[in-house]
Amino acid sequence: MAFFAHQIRRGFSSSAVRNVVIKQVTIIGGGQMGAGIAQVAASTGHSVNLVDTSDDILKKSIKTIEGSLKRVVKKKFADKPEAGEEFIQKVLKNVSTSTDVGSAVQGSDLVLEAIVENLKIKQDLFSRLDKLAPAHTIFASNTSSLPISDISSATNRLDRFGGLHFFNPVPMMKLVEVIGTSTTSQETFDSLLNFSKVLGKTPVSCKDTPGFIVNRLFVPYLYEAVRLYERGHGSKEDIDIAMKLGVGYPMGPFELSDYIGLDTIKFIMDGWREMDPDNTLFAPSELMDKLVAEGKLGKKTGEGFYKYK
Ligand SMILES: C[C@H](O)CC(=O)SCCNC(=O)CCNC(=O)[C@H](O)C(C)(C)COP(=O)(O)OP(=O)(O)OC[C@H]1O[C@@H](n2cnc3c(N)ncnc32)[C@H](O)[C@@H]1OP(=O)(O)O
Ligand SMILES: NC(=O)c1ccc[n+]([C@@H]2O[C@H](COP(=O)([O-])OP(=O)(O)OC[C@H]3O[C@@H](n4cnc5c(N)ncnc54)[C@H](O)[C@@H]3O)[C@@H](O)[C@H]2O)c1
Repeated sequence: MAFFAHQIRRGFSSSAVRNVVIKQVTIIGGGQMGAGIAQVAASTGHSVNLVDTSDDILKKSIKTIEGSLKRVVKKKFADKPEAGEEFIQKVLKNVSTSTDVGSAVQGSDLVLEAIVENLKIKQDLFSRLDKLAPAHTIFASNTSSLPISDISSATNRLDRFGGLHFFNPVPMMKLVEVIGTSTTSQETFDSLLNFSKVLGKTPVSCKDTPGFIVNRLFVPYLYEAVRLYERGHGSKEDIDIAMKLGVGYPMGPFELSDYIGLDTIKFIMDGWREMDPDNTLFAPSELMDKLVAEGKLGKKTGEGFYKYK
């Protein structure tokens, strides 16, 4: 009911909130996550526009997609390398790139944002997009930690705004968290849920709470591993081995932090600490702060907790 009151208040037409079948997708941000999502969407027959700030970055994104597709076909088309190559070319044909968001969003059923984890930058982007995108277009953010309602507040399409939180590496990780705010319409939520299924993922429904389900449990664990190491209670290597062999995690917390990006993890924790400064689960780590200040962000910069050269 709250949604409909809101809808009347903003004067949306009913055609603007129909259940959208998502065929054409614009993904903003061609980094680790954006490239992975673009790959999966293109592999499942969607027409994808990938947007970033420069052609050089976009070239790198396409290279990443190509490299990842090669790994996928090696398995999927093990006995038919020619069919594998055909598949790669078909998928790549479904992806176009652009540095101009205005033209990229035209005709899009969904705009999915995967840019830097910064509220102001995300709000500025969506505020601009709101004026450029067609009325029916659904907006979604892949944010790891920011409230979706804070991001959507920069737009006038609160009913057509939700969260789609993918996991890294996107082509391998089966989960998608689908987040609805108090103003996300049922039609939008269902469209996002269906889209996740069409991508071959398993969606779970989440409330718009800090970290949704996974990160609210997982990021404090990563930080506690660093604090344990800082207390001198174990080496990085031993902690990683312990969590892999002791509880069967595919990566230890230091390997995984480097894989995700220390800047992303620190940003999540800093934001939560600001909201709830007395919560000991959100306590800082000197080592994490130091590595990020030195630009040692993990695999993507060649060094984090470990070196990758
Ligand atoms: C913070 C955010 O908000 C939320 C998050 O994303 S949290 C992070 C969540 N992600 C995780 O927890 C990842 C944990 N790690 C893993 O699951 C695994 O280590 C991994 C899938 C990344 C790699 O698997 P691993 O066995 O260690 O290495 P590797 O042998 O290289 O890869 C296994 C298979 O995955 C494939 N693979 C790995 N990465 C791939 C990619 N990017 N694209 C395509 N295929 C890939 C490999 O080709 C390989 O295939 P094969 O079995 O046919 O040989
Ligand atoms: N890394 C992870 O494991 C992970 C997992 C789930 C969600 N996320 C979230 O996904 C988002 C992206 O993370 P990432 O790891 O892919 O980051 P990344 O640094 O690899 O990529 C971000 C990309 O966005 C581009 N960008 C920045 N501002 C832009 C703008 N205004 N317009 C267009 N492009 C812009 C950058 O050039 C860069 O290529 C973040 O919100 C992050 O919290 C990350």
